[in-house]
Amino acid sequence: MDLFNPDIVQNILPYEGEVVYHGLVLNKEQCASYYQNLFNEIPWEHDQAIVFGKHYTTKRKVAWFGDEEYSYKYSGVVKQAHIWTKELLELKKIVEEISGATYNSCLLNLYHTGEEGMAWHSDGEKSLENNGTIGSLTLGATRKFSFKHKNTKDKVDIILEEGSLLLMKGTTQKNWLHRLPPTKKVHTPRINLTFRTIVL
Ligand SMILES: O=C(O)CCC(=O)C(=O)O
Ligand SMILES: [Fe+2]
Repeated sequence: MDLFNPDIVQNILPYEGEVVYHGLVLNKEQCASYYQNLFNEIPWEHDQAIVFGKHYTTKRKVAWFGDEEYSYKYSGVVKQAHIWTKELLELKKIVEEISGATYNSCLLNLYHTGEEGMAWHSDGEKSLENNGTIGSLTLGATRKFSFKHKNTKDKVDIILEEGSLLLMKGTTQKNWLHRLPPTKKVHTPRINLTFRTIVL
């Protein structure tokens, strides 16, 4: 192994999963222009869930895009995908080239301030490709992101910078939870894009 080759990236999980932080894959100009475009053009909506018959609405906003107008029921609510925009297709291409995987959909999240986050979960729903790679791209504010092993409860934190790409691969979703912890230190929005392969 060539320790001096910056192309070699390390797995940040100690066992039973593979998470690779690629650092910056977009430059400052790209970050600024994609952020503006997505913030203004995406049809952002509050996420809805029905849990034990109770209806919840998130402060965070979401949007779902894909190759087709996929629809599927998740958390008791039917979600409907929009067809890729030009900018999302450009970002998908960049993420596909770096990750060596292909994706047919993308879930976008808009966190208006640090007080909005996402609770512990794994992305192992039935309609996601089994052990498929998830490519997670960050625009806007820098935030901490955490992993917790489902059995040992071991924790791993990572800082996700603007323009960075994080890949979650292999058995990660089966064995580890992840979350975006809320923080009082961040006052500006963050947009996150998770490129995925769904099987319907
Ligand atoms: O905002 C993030 O960095 C992650 C979002 C996430 O985990 C998800 O959409 O499933
Ligand atoms: Fe997730």
